[in-house]
Amino acid sequence: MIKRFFSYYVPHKKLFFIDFFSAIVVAVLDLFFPIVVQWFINTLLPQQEWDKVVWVSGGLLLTYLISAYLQYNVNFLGHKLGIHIETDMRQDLFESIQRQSFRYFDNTKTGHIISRITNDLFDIGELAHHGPEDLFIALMTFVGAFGIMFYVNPTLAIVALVFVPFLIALITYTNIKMNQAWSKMYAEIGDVNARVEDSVSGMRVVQSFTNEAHEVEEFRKNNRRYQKAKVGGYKVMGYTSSGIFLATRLMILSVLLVGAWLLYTNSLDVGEFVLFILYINILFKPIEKISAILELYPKGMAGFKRFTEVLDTEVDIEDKPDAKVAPVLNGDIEFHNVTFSYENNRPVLNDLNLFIPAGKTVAFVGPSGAGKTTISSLIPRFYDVDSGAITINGINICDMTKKSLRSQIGIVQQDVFLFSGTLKENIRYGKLDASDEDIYRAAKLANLDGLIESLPEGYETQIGQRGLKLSGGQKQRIAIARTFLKNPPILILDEATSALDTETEALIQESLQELAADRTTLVIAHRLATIRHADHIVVVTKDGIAEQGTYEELVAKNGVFATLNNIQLTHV
Ligand SMILES: Nc1ncnc2c1ncn2[C@@H]1O[C@H](COP(=O)(O)OP(=O)(O)OP(=O)(O)O)[C@@H](O)[C@H]1O
Repeated sequence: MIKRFFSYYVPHKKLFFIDFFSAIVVAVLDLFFPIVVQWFINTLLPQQEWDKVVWVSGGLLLTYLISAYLQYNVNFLGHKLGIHIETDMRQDLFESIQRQSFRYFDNTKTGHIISRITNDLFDIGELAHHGPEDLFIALMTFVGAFGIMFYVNPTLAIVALVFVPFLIALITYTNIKMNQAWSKMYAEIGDVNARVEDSVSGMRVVQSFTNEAHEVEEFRKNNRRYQKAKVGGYKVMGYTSSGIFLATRLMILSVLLVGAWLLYTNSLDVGEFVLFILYINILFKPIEKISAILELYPKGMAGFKRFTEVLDTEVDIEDKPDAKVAPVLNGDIEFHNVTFSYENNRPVLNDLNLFIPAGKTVAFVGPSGAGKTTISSLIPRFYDVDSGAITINGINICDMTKKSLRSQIGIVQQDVFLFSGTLKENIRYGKLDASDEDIYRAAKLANLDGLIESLPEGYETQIGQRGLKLSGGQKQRIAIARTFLKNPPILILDEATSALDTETEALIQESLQELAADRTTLVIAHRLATIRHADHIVVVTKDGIAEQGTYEELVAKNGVFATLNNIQLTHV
């Protein structure tokens, strides 16, 4: 874990070394100060060499100036290093999330993902800056100061050293406790974010059921749990800093007492006594640094652990090492004995065989939950089959690269997802390098041009978060325009018009028929009238394919389809 953490320093090694070197020089200069003071007291003052006093003071001023400059390096470049590392990690995390499959998102709350990208990484930057540098400086100052103290007076040095094992024990114990506390805190803030995300995205549902008070109460519970976890961490921190304070003050007191005795028995002179007191103060610095790391390390590492968990999540839909770029997928689509389940329980599809001829429109109908959407999700490999195979142009889709497969499949669903931004940006999402002319053409083909012309800002109209400012039919047409722009040989229309009134539906059907022309098209529909002209109709039930044929054939068969059709006709 630590090795992996350090790998993030590699691209910024220059910054790291400047910062590290500056910090070392500052610490060394600090170490020399008491020696100079002792020299002042024991040598320069008794001999009254004023010119030397002035020279030494000048020298000290120079070292202070150098030290000030180096401290600027430590503070600025060190933090810069920290934020660079944090940014790199955030980028890696985002990229890793982009690679995850549908299954990952089925089982992961958005708020938890946001939490990992934001909160978890905050403390990592600080740890990256302070961690190695402060630890090294602390150890160096500690060893340096003790070395000099031993050299000057071993007895007094041992008196100070007695407290060190106690400090180490305290630091180790609290480190473990704080690690637990911060891990819990990160998990809790993840839950807080998840609830905010759920509640804000579902605000229309919340308010329509007047469940605001319920949401507030649920949020309060999450918020309190986070508060409790954080308070737990601060409690351990409180114990630690008090423990460290007491141990260091006892250290001073003991040195004062024993030092006074040694002075009294002439085993120590005044200069050495002052030197010791100054070194004890210098010793506080590494102790403070270590206690700061003690706070940072568990926090940063808890965040880093959660960060690596996402990075290490196995991506279940990946290109095979020998995957090939798919040719133009204008051939037949075939399911060969396909079995598929979402979880390890009942298969949604069981030993399914299916033939979708090239360039034809095949409709899938049947009761809700039968598996129609599932069939369409397997073709772009949003999920992989448990057994059997799906081929297009006779090639197993698992032998193609994901990118070349998915770039040839267009999907228009009932729920259209739009991004915050302008109308034009949302259409362009279908083909990021499309020219404005291509976009206008696609909009026209999707019957969107009339709407756009009626808007004061036309294509530059902001559509609000997830297209909230648009009607269902308008969103649908944007989705169709996107797909025109993408121009894929395979098309999946999943309940694309079911949320629309008859007039809008007729308008959109027109666009869809245009879109489907010359493409292999799968249409999933509940309203059977909309698929009357499909080349082939497949009736899917929970037990698999119940029947298939043309509209006329199925009506004549008087089976499941005919029954469904009759019900719908009598209800119209
Ligand atoms: N992401 C998922 N994770 C787990 N189970 C799922 C998931 N998506 C669908 N299911 C389950 O798989 C079964 C088939 O669902 P699917 O959406 O394919 O049905 P459908 O025929 O398209 O239904 P509808 O006509 O209502 O859209 C259902 O029992 C559903 O609960």
